[in-house]
Amino acid sequence: MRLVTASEMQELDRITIEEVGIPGVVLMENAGQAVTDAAVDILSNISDPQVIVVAGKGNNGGDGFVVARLLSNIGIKVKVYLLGDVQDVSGDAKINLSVLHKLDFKIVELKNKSDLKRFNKKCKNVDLIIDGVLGTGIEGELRGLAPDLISIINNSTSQVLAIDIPSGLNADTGQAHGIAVKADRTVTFALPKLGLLLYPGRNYVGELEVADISIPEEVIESEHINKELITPNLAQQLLPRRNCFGHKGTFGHAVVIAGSKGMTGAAKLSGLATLKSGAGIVTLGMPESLNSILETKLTEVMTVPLTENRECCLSLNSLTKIMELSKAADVMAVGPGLSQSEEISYIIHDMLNKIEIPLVIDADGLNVIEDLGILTNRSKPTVLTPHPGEMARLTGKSIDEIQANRVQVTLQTAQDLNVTLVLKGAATVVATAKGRVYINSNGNSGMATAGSGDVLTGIITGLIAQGLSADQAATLGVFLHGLTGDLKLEEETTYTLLAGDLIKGLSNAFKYLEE
Ligand SMILES: NC(=O)C1=CN([C@@H]2O[C@H](COP(=O)(O)OP(=O)(O)OC[C@H]3O[C@@H](n4cnc5c(N)ncnc54)[C@H](O)[C@@H]3O)[C@@H](O)[C@H]2O)[C@@H](O)CC1
Ligand SMILES: [K+]
Repeated sequence: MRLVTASEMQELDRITIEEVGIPGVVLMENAGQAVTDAAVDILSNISDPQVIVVAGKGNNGGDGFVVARLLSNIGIKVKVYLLGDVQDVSGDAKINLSVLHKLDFKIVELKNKSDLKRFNKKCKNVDLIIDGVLGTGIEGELRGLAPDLISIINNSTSQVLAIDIPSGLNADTGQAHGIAVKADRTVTFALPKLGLLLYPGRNYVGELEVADISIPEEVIESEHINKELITPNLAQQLLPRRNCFGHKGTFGHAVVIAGSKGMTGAAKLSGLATLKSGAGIVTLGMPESLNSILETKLTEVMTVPLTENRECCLSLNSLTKIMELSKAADVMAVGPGLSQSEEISYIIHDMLNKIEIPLVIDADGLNVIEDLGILTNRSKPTVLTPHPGEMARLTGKSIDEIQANRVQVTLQTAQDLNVTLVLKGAATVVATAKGRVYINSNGNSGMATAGSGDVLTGIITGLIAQGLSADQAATLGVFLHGLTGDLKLEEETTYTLLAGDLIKGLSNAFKYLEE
């Protein structure tokens, strides 16, 4: 499902109105009808329901005027409030406002604090507040009475239905402009706005419905929208097909370079997750003194001891063997539990320079990259899987800056560095070097647990081994990872979920997608 920014949606609206010739009031009528249908559904068990529509001066308010008329037409009692002066309403919203005037609707203007006080009292006795204060036209921090009005809506006990986007929410980033309406349900138009799927936005949206308001598919197609939600459908399409005459070589050979003293778990998890995601053969290379431990921990994953230094971390001499391993492999993952040192940094740079198969780099592998130019110059795909802290180091931006603009920062960095970039965290963002973005919306807080990232690295690596491109593997990988975590909650809780459970749970996630 494609996702849009506010300006992309405004452009789709504009083309539909100006170039295709569907009048704006028609789109507004359709939008109003969709919200009305949702309101009727919410109110279906309430006898003699009372509804308030709160409108702003823009087109989001215009949609609200349509809803008021349509609800009233079917006998539902509606009161209409306008944030501001009726004189200031313009365009299609003004057309619908004058219709309300002609139909003898009373429009109550909210122009000062005492108006808000009266509004607050009225909110106490209604069943549903319909929020048409602000939509995609919001600009900058909330001004005037808007914050107080939103706070009154949030403090009421009524249900709240948001038109297009909860007022106060940024459609591009999912950040609140100071404060935003907490809706129980949101009806968004044509395509979901990015901010509805990102955090904290998602916590404001409630149940999300996408309504067709007759923006032609041709118009949407022509705009080449580059952002997409990873749906089960998309994940299913990406699932590598298993050749029934295949042998283990058919499903690829992956090499995972991981581990250091005290971090054998990271090596085990990433190696095993690679194999459990369908790779035919997995070889785990780790500092030699850990080999016997990992041989005991792992049965199906092969292990290769690599030269180590006094700290039981990989030493420079290990490079020869790593290069040799890469020659026989289809993909290599490096990073989980490696620890950080100058030697590791040198090893990673050398690998990036010389290894001519796709590379998946995570954790310590990411933290030691100093020369970013080395990524840009690689001829084979590179997948980086940073969490926000690692991303901060890579980009030189603060974690706050990154979290406030997850999509934009990930997209820009993926293009700048010529990599497939997976920014982990709630609503994981995958961005490709070619400028596409995939947002993942599954997963749960139980997955914020040690080793969870190592499992993700393994899943992506295993998928590349089976022939998916780096972009496809990252996209399917984050979905499978989140789905596994969600399905596992049938037995576990968000408190008890462990990375090892995710590996065991992968079977259910694959099964789910196969069916
Ligand atoms: N023709 C179209 O473009 C369509 C638009 N639609 C609706 O129109 C909405 C967008 O309408 P608009 O572009 O008119 O914009 P909005 O209605 O979202 O907001 C514009 C209004 O908000 C005020 N405002 C902006 N930033 C503010 C801030 N920080 N603090 C306080 N007030 C602020 C402006 O002064 C203006 O009155 C969509 O979300 C959707 O609901 C739908 O009716 C479908 C068709
Ligand atoms: K709204």
